[in-house]
Amino acid sequence: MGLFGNSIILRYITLILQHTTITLVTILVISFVYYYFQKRFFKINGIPHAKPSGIFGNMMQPSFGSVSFVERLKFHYSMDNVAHYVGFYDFNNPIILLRSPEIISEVLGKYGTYLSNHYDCYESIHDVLFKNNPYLLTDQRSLICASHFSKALKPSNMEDAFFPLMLKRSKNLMEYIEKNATNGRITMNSKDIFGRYINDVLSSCAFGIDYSDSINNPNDEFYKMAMDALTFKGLKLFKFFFMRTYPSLANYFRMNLTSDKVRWFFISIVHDIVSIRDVNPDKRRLDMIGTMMEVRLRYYKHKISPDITIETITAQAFAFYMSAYDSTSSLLCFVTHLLSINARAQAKLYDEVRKVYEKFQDEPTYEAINNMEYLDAVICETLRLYPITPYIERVCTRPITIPPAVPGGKRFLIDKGTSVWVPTYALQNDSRYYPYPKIFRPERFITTRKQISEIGAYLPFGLQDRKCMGDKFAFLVTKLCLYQLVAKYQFNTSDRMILPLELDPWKFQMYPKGGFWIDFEERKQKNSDANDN
Ligand code: HEM
Repeated sequence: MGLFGNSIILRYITLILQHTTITLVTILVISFVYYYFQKRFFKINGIPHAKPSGIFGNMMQPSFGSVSFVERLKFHYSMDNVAHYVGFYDFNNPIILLRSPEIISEVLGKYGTYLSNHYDCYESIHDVLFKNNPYLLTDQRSLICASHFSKALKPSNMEDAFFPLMLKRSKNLMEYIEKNATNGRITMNSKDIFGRYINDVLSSCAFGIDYSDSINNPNDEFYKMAMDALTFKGLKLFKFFFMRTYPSLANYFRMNLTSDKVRWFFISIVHDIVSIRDVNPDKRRLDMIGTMMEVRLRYYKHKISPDITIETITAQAFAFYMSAYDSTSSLLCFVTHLLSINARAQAKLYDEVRKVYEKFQDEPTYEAINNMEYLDAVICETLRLYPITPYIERVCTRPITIPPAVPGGKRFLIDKGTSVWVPTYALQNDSRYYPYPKIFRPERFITTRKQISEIGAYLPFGLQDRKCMGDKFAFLVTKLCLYQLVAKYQFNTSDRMILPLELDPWKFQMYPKGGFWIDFEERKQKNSDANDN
């Protein structure tokens, strides 16, 4: 090639290097300016906030596991006692944390319509199993799916369709514990055993099948497939965040969150159940599948399109399973744990249960379960201390102006796309609304229930039009299980449970370090030492 050729190549390399350097420096400068101004968002708007750290924003500690995300949120909530709201940076994303019950009711009451979406990732959801979850959907799509949920969860269904199915599964659980206890004692991993109980209940209530028995068989196929679909780790977790951050790209690649095998498993179950019920009217019942079959008939009669297909029904049944599985099994874990460390409350609950059990034994009526006042209060107080969903997330769909964050400040414009959060856990553990907030005192929900609801600082099931649709279902399935367990067993703390309970910083949901463990000990005597104060 010679000298001439070499110098041309050299010139090209130099040019390429120059261009690359210029491009890199430009990207760096733009990113720096963008990050600098983005991270000044709250300062410019006069909103109290903690100093962010680089690209982590205010997420440094939870990202490195030094504190749980929930506790960190409580820290932000507590940093300014007079502010109506504070700000924090979820990495680069500024979040408005509404912290006073007055501002929560004012903002969500007045502008609820513009704050009624959780976040918009519908565009990126291709996976049939995640397609019909009202929580994940927005606007009209969410309303349609929510209407199916409310039909399935109407009070008459709760009593006639769901209660008998729950009762059967609760008796199954008791038989399992009895069979596996040694000298009337057994130590259990609560999340595992309550997860299996809830799985069996939901396999019947959501999918209409009665053969899933994960209580007796942890390798039950339905249970394994459901856990596969609901476990988010590794590549699946990455895919999920990718879908949230780049919905259009995820849409382009038609990304799924579950494997073909898992999807086809649920689709074929629904296909079989629907086919059987189509030809055998006596096999019909009003679980989620039955409700969807009724909707399908109405659509057909009124020529409404698009049709309700097997895929639509599967998606709806899976949405039911997904909404209820982790929430209710975690609730059972927290309740049993709190009772195990609060002997007085446990004795008082036993006293109430014993009276009903004397009459109904292990076949209580729907009414008898719902009339137990202390049982109800125990669950409410558990959800106060550990609301399962520790914050409520909404996204603003239209610019709105809200009152100043602090007295003397200026009104603040929440732009379209901004996230607005309600820190449920922090609010419900605030001594201004709950005297001695760390103390488990179910009596609060008997003597001061009215005041609690007036203050507006009790929101375990959310609020306004995106409020949880399954609260009654969650209470019923939890009450029934507790009724059966408390009647027969004393709950003791297990050596394996790390006390005092500390939230695991590596888990996104509320879960204790070392997991949930509980000891059940068969009751010997019928009378309790509960006092009535
Ligand atoms: C202890 C149990 C449960 C807790 C603590 C809980 C909590 C919540 C919360 C905080 C929300 C968001 C509310 C908002 O943004 O204002 C929600 C939404 C929802 N929950 Fe639950 N939930 C529980 C059980 C259930 C069950 C058993 C079902 C169904 C059978 C269910 C179905 C739903 C649905 C469909 C939504 C979305 C509603 C919508 O976006 O329109 N939940 N839940």
